[in-house]
Amino acid sequence: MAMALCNSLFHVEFGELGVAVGTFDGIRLTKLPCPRSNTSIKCATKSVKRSYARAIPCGAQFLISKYCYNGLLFSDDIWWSGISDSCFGRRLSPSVGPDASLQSGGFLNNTQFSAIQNAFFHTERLSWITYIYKSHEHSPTRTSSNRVCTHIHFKFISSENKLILIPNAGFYFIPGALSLEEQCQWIKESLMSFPQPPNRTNHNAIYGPIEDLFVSAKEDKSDACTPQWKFVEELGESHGKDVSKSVSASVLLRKLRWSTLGLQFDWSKRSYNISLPHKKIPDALCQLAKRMAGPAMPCGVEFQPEAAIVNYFGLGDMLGGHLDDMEKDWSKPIVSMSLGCKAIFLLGGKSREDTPIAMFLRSGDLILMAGEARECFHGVPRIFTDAENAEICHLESHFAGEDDQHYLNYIRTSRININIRQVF
Ligand SMILES: O=C(O)CCC(=O)C(=O)O
Ligand SMILES: [Fe+2]
Repeated sequence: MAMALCNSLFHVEFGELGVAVGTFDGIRLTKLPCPRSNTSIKCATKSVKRSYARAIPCGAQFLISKYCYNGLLFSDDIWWSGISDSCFGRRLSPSVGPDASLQSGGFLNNTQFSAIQNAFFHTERLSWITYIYKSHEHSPTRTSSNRVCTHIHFKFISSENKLILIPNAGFYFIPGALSLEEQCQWIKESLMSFPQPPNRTNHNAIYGPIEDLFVSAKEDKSDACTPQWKFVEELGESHGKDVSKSVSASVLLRKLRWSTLGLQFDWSKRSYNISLPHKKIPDALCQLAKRMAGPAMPCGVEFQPEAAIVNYFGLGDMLGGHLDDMEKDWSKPIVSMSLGCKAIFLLGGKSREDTPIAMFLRSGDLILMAGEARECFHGVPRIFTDAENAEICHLESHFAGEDDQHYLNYIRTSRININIRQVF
């Protein structure tokens, strides 16, 4: 994983959350006061719809230069065409075929348009739209003031009726890809079994392999005075002697930052070390990854999950702008699943100077990065752990049993990302 600081300043509006200004690495991410209330967003959306319905003659083209769907900021321009008044206010099912896509200057037929409109306008995930221009030109011209986006496509997986948003070539964002049961299952696995040796974690370097960290952390709670591990910390010459500091399992669980599954990644050499002892990725996770990788795979080719990195984020943790470039074949996707608290994900360009686009990743969302997207810097500058913004109510109701309390306590203030890779 090539870590690099992306210094281009970005400015992102997050609907009710306000405006964030910062750098790609997130260090200077700041939340500014909210410019819009919930009600004004709703009103704005309504009035946008009304003005469309009133003012748009059939067949005209429109340019939406900025809007936000599911927290995903689209700041590039998009042309929609083939709009007719009668489309508005009608609830049509998204019934376009798997390959329906909208490209720059492309023309949508009414069914395609309605499907997209339906997805955008009849969902709570539409947060805001700004700057809507209309044009009667049929061929948008590419000038700087009238820019046409060349890389935003919308796709539907017709079989599952799921919307996939593809803001960059090779980048797929599939909101709500994992069911609630799947989310809970993989949260449990991520805590109980993924950090188990021979899988390595960030704790290996200091403590060596640690067995049953999650179980020990659970037991810690009832016997907080009995730490499970100790390490010796040199506190400096002036103290005249070494001072031992004990670390409890629950502290180590909180400090768990990553674990690696399958082929083990050697962070010091920044490469996969096939000689390190390892277990194959669990079969259920392999099957899931193969299924999830589908939209980014060439027809008839199957994704081969060989390694995975599990990232654990607590309050204040972030992942700086980086590239994942240690796998051999970049045409194969990285399959990346989000669990737990909501996060901001930034997708930049090939240069660290390119301004990233931002999106929220919620529990159950999936990202695929293949091809060109593998060359794009990306990072996670922030997670949200407060009750209002973490958006994990559905997990709270599912983890309701007594045995589940420890998972719930953990995930209430954490995010887990499982990203699965084909190495060769
Ligand atoms: O946490 C995420 O969503 C992204 C993780 C990632 O980019 C990585 O582990 O390489
Ligand atoms: Fe990454």
